[in-house]
Amino acid sequence: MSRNEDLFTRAARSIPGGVNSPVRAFRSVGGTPRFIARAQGPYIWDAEGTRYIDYVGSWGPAILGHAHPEVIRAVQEAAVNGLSFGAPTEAEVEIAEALIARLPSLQQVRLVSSGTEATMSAIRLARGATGRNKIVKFEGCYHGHADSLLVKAGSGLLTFGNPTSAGVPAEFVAHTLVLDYNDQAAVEAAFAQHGQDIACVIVEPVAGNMNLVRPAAGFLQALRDQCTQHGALLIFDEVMTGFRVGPQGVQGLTGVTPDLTTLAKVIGGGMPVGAFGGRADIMAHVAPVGGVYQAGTLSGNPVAVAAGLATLRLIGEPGFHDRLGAQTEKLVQGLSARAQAAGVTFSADSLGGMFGLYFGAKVPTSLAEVSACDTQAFTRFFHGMLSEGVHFAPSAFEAGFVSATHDDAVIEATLDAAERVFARL
Ligand SMILES: Cc1ncc(COP(=O)(O)O)c(C=O)c1O
Ligand SMILES: N[C@H](C=O)CCC(=O)O
Repeated sequence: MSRNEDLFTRAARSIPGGVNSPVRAFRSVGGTPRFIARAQGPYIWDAEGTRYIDYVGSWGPAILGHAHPEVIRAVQEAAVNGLSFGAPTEAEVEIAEALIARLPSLQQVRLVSSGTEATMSAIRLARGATGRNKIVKFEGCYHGHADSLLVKAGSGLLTFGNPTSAGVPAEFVAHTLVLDYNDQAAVEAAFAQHGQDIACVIVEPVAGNMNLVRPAAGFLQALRDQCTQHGALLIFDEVMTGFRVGPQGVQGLTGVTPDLTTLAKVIGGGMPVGAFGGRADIMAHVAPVGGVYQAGTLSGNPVAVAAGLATLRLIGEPGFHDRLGAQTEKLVQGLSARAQAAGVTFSADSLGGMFGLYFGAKVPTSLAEVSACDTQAFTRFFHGMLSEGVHFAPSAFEAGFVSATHDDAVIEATLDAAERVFARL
């Protein structure tokens, strides 16, 4: 057995499925996950010492590349002063101010330790602030694993959802209405029928959990208009897109202003930081000011916040996102050209430092269209690239991520590998 196989077998004895988050287990592509020993810049090395160009980037946080020296230094300096206090710190205030300064829709922000906590808390806040129970989400959007968000569409239009996880009582998702992404008519119909009861609409304003799917022209504005008209709150889940697609997230790119925003990933620079924030009058409902309870022993952890602050400072340098977006475009255009040359049905898209690869003729606009792509071709491509030393997400339903350290040489090496893999696909 190889060292990775050995570790996976050993891991499965003490950890369910051998992993601490399901997608890491390679279930949808088969094979053995690589156990990562270290990472630097655009590269990760597994337990066998094999190096891979990494396009997972810890699922988004590693926007500066792995182990950026200034982020590591910030973490080391914070750690020697103590790992956690359970009391306020100046650094927490600094990161709150930094987030508010960057995202105009934020007037106040509360720190948590994950994206799941951020969305769970934002939903509770929306319900508490509006006094309503129902929420709207979209098929294919993932907002973490809080009970009321683990839900897929019911059998008919405007029916409430079914749990996607065992252990979630049907009653918990009875208030969650699941609609198709980019289906503006369905949103209007939902509000026409349930408008008085809808507390909020939560959306990935660019979806990255059904592969990359952009919002159709006017879709986000339609959500904004419907929420405003019916007194519901609009929540942009920018856990993935925040500071990834541009300096002000999707809200900056589209000019559509949410009432609440959830953040994580990039704002922690690889450490566990999440946040939810928005209009001050809504945030005034959060305890201890208001009646919506929300708390966390490690919230605003000083070491994690130090990594986040260093990351925010570095990605705030002029031109950062333009350069990141240009490198990502080089990658997807190069992959498309090589697939076409090899006669492989393939399309690709990117926004800022985030990209989608589809084994289908055109870029999808919904979960149904992503699902219609050739997942077997993706699996062959994934394993081919892995054997060439390139690590993409092990699922056809995940977006990919480029970092500031993916320079021309790294992109070229990826494209050379892809040319060989497409040729034998
Ligand atoms: C858009 C989005 N929201 C929420 C989450 C949940 O974040 P976490 O995994 O940090 O709990 C994720 C990723 O997992 C995500 O991509
Ligand atoms: N798609 C998920 C988040 O973006 C992948 C990360 C995980 O849940 O392990």
